[in-house]
Order: sequence, then structure tokens, then C-alpha cells
Amino acid sequence: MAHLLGITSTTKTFRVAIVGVGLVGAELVKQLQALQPSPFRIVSLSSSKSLLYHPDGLSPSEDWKTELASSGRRPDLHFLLRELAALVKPGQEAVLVDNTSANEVAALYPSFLRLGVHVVTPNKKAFSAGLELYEQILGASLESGARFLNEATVGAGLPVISTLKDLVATGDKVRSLSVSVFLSPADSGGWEGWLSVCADADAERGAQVTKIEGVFSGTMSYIFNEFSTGKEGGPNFSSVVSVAREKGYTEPHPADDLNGADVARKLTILSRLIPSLRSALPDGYQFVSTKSLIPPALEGIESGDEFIRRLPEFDAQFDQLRADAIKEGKVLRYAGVVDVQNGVIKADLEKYPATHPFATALGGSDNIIMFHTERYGARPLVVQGAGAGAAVTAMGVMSDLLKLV
Ligand SMILES: NC(=O)C1=CN([C@@H]2O[C@H](COP(=O)(O)OP(=O)(O)OC[C@H]3O[C@@H](n4cnc5c(N)ncnc54)[C@H](OP(=O)(O)O)[C@@H]3O)[C@@H](O)[C@H]2O)C=CC1
Ligand SMILES: N[C@@H](CC=O)C(=O)O
Ligand code: NA
Repeated sequence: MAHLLGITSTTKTFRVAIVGVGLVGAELVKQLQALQPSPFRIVSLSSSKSLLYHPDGLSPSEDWKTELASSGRRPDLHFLLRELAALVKPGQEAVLVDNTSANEVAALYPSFLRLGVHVVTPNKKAFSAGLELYEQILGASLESGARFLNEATVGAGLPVISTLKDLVATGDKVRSLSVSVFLSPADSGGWEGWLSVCADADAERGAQVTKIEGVFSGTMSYIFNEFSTGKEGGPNFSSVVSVAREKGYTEPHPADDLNGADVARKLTILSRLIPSLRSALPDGYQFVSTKSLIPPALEGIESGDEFIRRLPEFDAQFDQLRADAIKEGKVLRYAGVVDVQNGVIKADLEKYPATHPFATALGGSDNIIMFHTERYGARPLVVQGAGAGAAVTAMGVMSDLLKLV
């Protein structure tokens, strides 16, 4: 396979530090070990408690988790920053792979990039928070030439970010827009915002990305594919949420999926790839109009286990939503939209007719993302498949690593 990828003995080597070895990180180690011959050398593995480091490569054994747990070294991002920067030299590059969902790691991307260290990550935090950090990342990358790649932040391994970048780069230009944002207090515990975007009369002429819509959350997809089939009865809401967590689809805290923030983050990430929308959400995903499914009494519970334990108290509310949809011959799906023409960026629980593709075409943790553009005018370009889970997410990270080679 390496031969098919064009990896030869003269290919540069890439020193890779993997921060975060949970579900996705551990699977990435496995996928990296399977690539032979490989231009990658894993020089560091770290969790929130410990760190392994060797500048020549660790060659982790089958038992690397025990080695890591007993390393006796605390994780230290500033140590990694210094060490990785020192490894960048002719014929040799260095990469930080962030498989955490930590803000503190995301905040350091500009520092790594500025020192010539590439950043590859499925962590959505840096690209969906305030615009300042995002612009520092763009600036640092431009300054040093080091790249940041984040395909797995939207749709896990599905080619969503690369597809949108290609559409934009090849001239499916987006209309120039003026944007205003109004916020009103939340009625469901999450942010409720209105993003009003007015098309500029002097808009650039040419091909257009007019709308991106879809089911962007593997967790929400799994939950509603199982919970709302259009037929009477079915499992309790809380039980399908627990299974989604056991299958590794949820964020470390499942409330980050159920409050819609994960979808809002993905919509923010995509919006920023459309040049005219880049500054539409100056302070990030909180400004996306988002429907939270968290019962107010469960807001702010810090422990994911406690949250899951209490969720059954609210099953009757979700039963009612399901029954209301059935009365209309519909199913429930949690969808997102970036509607460039009408100026709407929104994540919401919607009812769809039982014949709609969101009702008929999705199973498991499937995401479906439809790109409406001028070129794909009559029928959208559609990307569909599993949008969460360790194997497909690590594949998205791995494909970004291979893009560096
Ligand atoms: N799971 C999925 O389907 C998908 C996940 N993602 C994203 O991938 C990332 C990882 O997800 P997942 O593997 O499921 O999450 P896990 O909770 O399984 O793993 C997170 C890992 O990060 C480690 N960690 C947390 N903080 C730090 C820190 N400061 N320094 C070093 N390590 C740290 C944790 O360490 P410890 O074990 O010690 O707690 C843990 O090993 C997240 O950003 C998620 O949003 C994206 C697409 C799909
Ligand atoms: N929790 C997320 C994981 C991928 O981004 C999801 O369910 O989609
Ligand atoms: Na993706």
C-alpha cells in the first residue's frame, strides 16, 4: 500500500507526537503501526496523566498502554513544543497530532505552527471558538509553511472538509455577504441566536456554494435512526443515548452532543472555509442558532456518568416528541444548515416525511452532507457514511497525515 501512496525510501521522515490516546488516539497508533514501510516515527504518546518520548521513535509495543501508564513522566505540552521544533530540519519534519478535546492543547496550535511543526487533529475546539485563535492559526501556518489539517473534525473520515475546500478553490465562489448577529435569551438552556446575513448587491459573479445541509452528528444520527423510525413504540431515548456512548460516538461528555454544540461547532468550521462567511461568527459556535435537547434540570452536570444515570427521568418528554412526529407521518432528525443565500446557520431538531433521504438513507452513525452549489445546481453533491467511531475518525486523521507526505 505504501508503494501505491508513493512512499519510497527517499521520502522524508515525519516525527509524530500523539497527544491523546483515548478511543481515536489508540486506533490511530494501530493504523500508523500497520503502514509499512512508513515515513512516520511516533516520538511521543501522551494521555492526561503521562507521557512517553524518544526523539528517534518509540516503536510502541503491543503493550504501549502499560508502558505509557508506568512512564513516570507527566504530560508537558511546552516540553513537546521545544522538542518537536528542534526535530524540524532538512529531510525531517515534525507533526503534533491532537486527539484530545482539550482547549489547552488547541490554544497552542499557533505556537507549534509558528515553529514549523504541522498540526493534524480531529479536535474541533480551535476551529470553532473565537475568530482570534482561528486567525492566529492561519497566520502562523502562512508564516512558517507548516500545515494544519482537520478533516476528521467534520464527518470523521468522510471527505467533507477536503470537498468543500476543493469546491471553493476551484471557483465555486461564495457570494460576498454582510452579516449581523442578534442574540436572545435561551428558552431551552442553550444559546438561541439569529444570524441574519444580507446578500451584498455587488456580489462577486461566478459559481456559488449556496447551501450546505445535512446530518452532521454521528451521535444524533444514531439516536434518532434508532429512536424515531416512524413506527409506534421503540426504545427509550435514554437507552439509545447510552448505546451511542458505548459505541464511542459521543464526545467525552455526551451532553456536548445533546446540547447541539457539536453540530454548531461543525457548522462554524465549515462556514469559515467559505471566505465571505469567515467572520460571520466572530466568537464562534455559540453564535449558531442551536436547539439543545438537554432537559433544563440536567444542565451543567459535570460528570458524563451522572448525566447518563439521570437521563431516564426525562424519557416521557422524548416519547411525546416521537408521538407528535408519528401523527404527522414524520420522523425526527437533528440537522444542520449553512444557508449562504438566505443567511441562516442553524442546528435544530426537525420533523421529516418518512420518504425524505434523512429518514430513508441513514443508518447507524451515518452523516449525510449535501453541498448545493452552482455547478451541482440541479442535484447536490452528497457525502454520506459513518460519521463517528474510532476506526473512521482515526482514518480521517491518518489521511491528513498522508497528505503531508
Ligand atoms: N469518537 C468519535 O467518533 C470522534 C471524535 N472526534 C474528536 O476526536 C477527539 C478524541 O475523541 P475520543 O478519542 O473519542 O475521546 P476520548 O475521551 O476517548 O480520548 C481523549 C484522550 O485525550 C486525553 N487528554 C485529555 N486532555 C489531555 C491533555 N491535556 N494532554 C494529553 N492528553 C489529554 C485523554 O486522556 P485520559 O485517558 O488520561 O483521560 C484521552 O486519552 C475529540 O476531540 C473528539 O471530538 C472527532 C470525530 C469523531
Ligand atoms: N460526537 C461526535 C463525534 C464526531 O465528531 C458525533 O457524534 O458526531
Ligand atoms: Na471528515
